[in-house]
Amino acid sequence: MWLLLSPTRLEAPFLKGEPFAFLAWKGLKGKGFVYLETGIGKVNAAMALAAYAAKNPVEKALLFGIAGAYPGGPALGEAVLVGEEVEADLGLKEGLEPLGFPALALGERRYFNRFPLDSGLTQALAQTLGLKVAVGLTRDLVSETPAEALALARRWGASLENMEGAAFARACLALGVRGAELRAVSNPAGVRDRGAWRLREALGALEDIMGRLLAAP
Ligand SMILES: O=C(O)c1cccc(C(=O)CC[C@H]2O[C@@H](n3cnc4c(=O)[nH]cnc43)[C@H](O)[C@@H]2O)c1
Repeated sequence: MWLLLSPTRLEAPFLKGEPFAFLAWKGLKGKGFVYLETGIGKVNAAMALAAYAAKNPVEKALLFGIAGAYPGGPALGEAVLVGEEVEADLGLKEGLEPLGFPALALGERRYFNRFPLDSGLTQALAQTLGLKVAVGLTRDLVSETPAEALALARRWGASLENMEGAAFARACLALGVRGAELRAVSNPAGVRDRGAWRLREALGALEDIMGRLLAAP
């Protein structure tokens, strides 16, 4: 059984199921999945996952939604899995490490700004669905210019931008939940002109891939 999460219902119109309310969130119970609409941003994503997992067993979780692509990243309308997320607005501009406090410590492993998704689950999905695996960058602020986007991409070695992924990845690690992330590119990061966006194509890619994922054995 999947726990599926997306920031908005706009990204999941194709999911059909029994509506339910859970604390601050709305969701659906469907065939082979429970879905939660988390709301936008890092805090919403982490809270929704943690609150749900505190009260329900979670076998595997998938965050899906739209994203911006950095130069050289995935094409507009293309969907990719995210193998690692960077939380780029935590600590100094250089990151959290200079401050000396990890964001998360699990045994000997200390995580500062980079959080892996579950590699086994991600690789299995990449193979089954024929998708590339990319590095995502998460901030509560979106890039507002191409120059800002390019600087972030270069600084952190990321190819797409979103507002929830690192929080979801970090919460999965902390809670011991196997988590994966699927993003479809709706826009070039840093471009605010909606004429340059390809929202319909990105939503179509999500629908196609989620349909195949839920149909897979
Ligand atoms: O008005 C703008 O300039 C603007 C730029 C990017 C995204 C938005 C949104 O309102 C969507 C936020 C929503 O979608 C994800 N998303 C999609 N594209 C991007 C992006 O280029 N940078 C960051 N996040 C993006 C995000 O995860 C949110 O869930 C408005």
